[in-house]
Amino acid sequence: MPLGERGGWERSESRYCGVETDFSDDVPSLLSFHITTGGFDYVLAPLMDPSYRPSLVEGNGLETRVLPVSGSDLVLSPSQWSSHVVGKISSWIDLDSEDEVLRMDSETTLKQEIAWATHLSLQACLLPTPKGTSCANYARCVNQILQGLTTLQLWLRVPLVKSGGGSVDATSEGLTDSWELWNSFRLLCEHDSKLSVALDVMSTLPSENSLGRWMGESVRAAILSTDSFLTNARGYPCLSKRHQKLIAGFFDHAVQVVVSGKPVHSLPKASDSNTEGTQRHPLRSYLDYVAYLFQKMEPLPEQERIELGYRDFLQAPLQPLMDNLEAQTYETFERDSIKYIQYQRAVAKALVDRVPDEKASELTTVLMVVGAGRGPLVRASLQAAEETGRKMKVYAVEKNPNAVVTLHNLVKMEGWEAIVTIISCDMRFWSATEKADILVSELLGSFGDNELSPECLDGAQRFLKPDGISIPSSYTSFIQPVTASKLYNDVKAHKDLAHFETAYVVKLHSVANLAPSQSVFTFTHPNFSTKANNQRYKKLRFNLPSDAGSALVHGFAGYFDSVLYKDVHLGIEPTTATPNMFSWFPIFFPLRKPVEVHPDSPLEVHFWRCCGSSKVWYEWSVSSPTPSPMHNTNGRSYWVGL
Ligand SMILES: C[S@@+](CC[C@H](N)C(=O)[O-])C[C@H]1O[C@@H](n2cnc3c(N)ncnc32)[C@H](O)[C@@H]1O
Repeated sequence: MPLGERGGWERSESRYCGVETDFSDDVPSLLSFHITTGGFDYVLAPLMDPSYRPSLVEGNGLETRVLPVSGSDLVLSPSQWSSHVVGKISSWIDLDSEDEVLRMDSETTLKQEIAWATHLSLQACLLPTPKGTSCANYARCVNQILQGLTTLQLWLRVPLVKSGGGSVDATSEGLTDSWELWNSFRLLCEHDSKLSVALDVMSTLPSENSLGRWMGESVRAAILSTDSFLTNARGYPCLSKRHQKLIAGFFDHAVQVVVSGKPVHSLPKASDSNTEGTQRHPLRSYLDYVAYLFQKMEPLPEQERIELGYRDFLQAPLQPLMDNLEAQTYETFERDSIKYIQYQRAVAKALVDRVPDEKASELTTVLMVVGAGRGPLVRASLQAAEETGRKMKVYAVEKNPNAVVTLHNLVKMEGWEAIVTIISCDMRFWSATEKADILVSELLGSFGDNELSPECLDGAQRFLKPDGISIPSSYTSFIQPVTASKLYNDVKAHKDLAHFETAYVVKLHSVANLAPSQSVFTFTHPNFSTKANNQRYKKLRFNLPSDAGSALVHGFAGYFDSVLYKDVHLGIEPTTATPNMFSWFPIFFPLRKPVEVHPDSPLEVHFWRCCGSSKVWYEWSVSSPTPSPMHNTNGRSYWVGL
């Protein structure tokens, strides 16, 4: 499959595999043969003769010089260059060298190679790893180049190493944590979204926590050296279990795998010979193994496939109180059968607690569904009554006049006229003629209270009996710090403060969770206390695992968990999430400026829920290790209307 097909870089159900070549390799014949036979999709090829040094060019006659490139642009068609070649910038360049001549030669060559890559319409170029720990001049020069690029992407090559846990590879001289190198480089390059990272995977891997950080970074390629392969019982290359897991994670994050180096396995005779008289690429057995790992991956579940297009895509949260939901949105909710099964279980338990078996035929429970939408909770409640043999009378309260039309049709079609009364009204202002035993609602947002369930239910509890039951009986929000470079760049692309102070609903995927989530705000219903209010403040402290290394926090992932009734819960907090439920994606609170955190200095975060006469909003800030400005003061950028 060619690079870039269907916007290929972003796809994660396809695999793109490359091989690293030498300057002397004949790229056109490599491509013409091996791509058609399925060995690999593209080559990582040097663009210029490695012996070239601008300062050594005779006479220094720039105007007559022909650049020593690997081949004329005519050797491949423009689409072949673009789809099947990633340019490899000369690895000798050292832009931070003490040697001024080398430094100048490096800068000139880098710029010439990038210009040539742009001329060829390549999609990406691989930048060599910075030579020392300081990379200021290299990054300055790359940043200058990035300003002029439109489509070309730059991948900074970085070895995947981190000391600690006995995991430093022999090739990683002087580097204690290569993430630090990547972090300094991209900070100097102002988080440019055209700059990504290509990780050199070594034979020894850092700890799981340290590897996890990369899943939130913009990793485009994993370069697997033949040295990092083991040998299986039959003499073929294979990878350790940890490497297999890492590569599977990379596939899942649309990271391309590149095989690099000379073959180091002497294969059994038969398999190495030329079957069908064709020539095998020397790295074919390694590529076959990578292809095998890809095939071995579990296919995505149906729902995950449906949601692929939403991965890491920022959406504005719903405002079901201020706006009226559309039919399509209700339809999506209604397909989520797990949600209604949980509600039915909760209502059934509440009915049985409310009415003992011996009174089941005498007592009628008054149940009100507030925010009934198009009726699925009415149906779930009626099924719970049938299941438990309890008598029930239902009020369906809904403020969206369009949904009320559907409710009327539903009641008629199902023959529920004698049991269900429809009230077309905002629950906060309805004057009920009788009180409810059970109040059922689903007004929850991804962050629990962010669709104003507390305010709505405070209004509705007027018509709940003093000993009545609210389903849900409580809900709690959770947050956890995340590395999410794609989300950060997407927010940044709007170039305004307001977007950095807005919470988004996102199907989080290319995100690294840096610490376990912690609870933020809890609301309990009913709450008849006269002193109750819905303002909240919480200070949270997150500690990174000691072996994780430093990481960059781009913001906070938010979730909720709700106790519907007793042991029946519903939620999306990852460790307790209701399986197979898809009504809610997490929420994301960005940070205006990402904060670097270390395992030895906790991240201190503050969240406020603020209430005004016409709106509710959140404010948030970081106080440690480095203070951030306050986000969303007075709800100036993001609020939920009452
Ligand atoms: C998230 S939807 C759930 C709908 C339905 N119960 C379901 O599960 O598909 C919330 C519903 O509550 C309604 N709603 C929100 N606030 C309301 C209020 N104050 N009074 C009445 N209905 C309200 C919305 O119009 C919407 O139909």
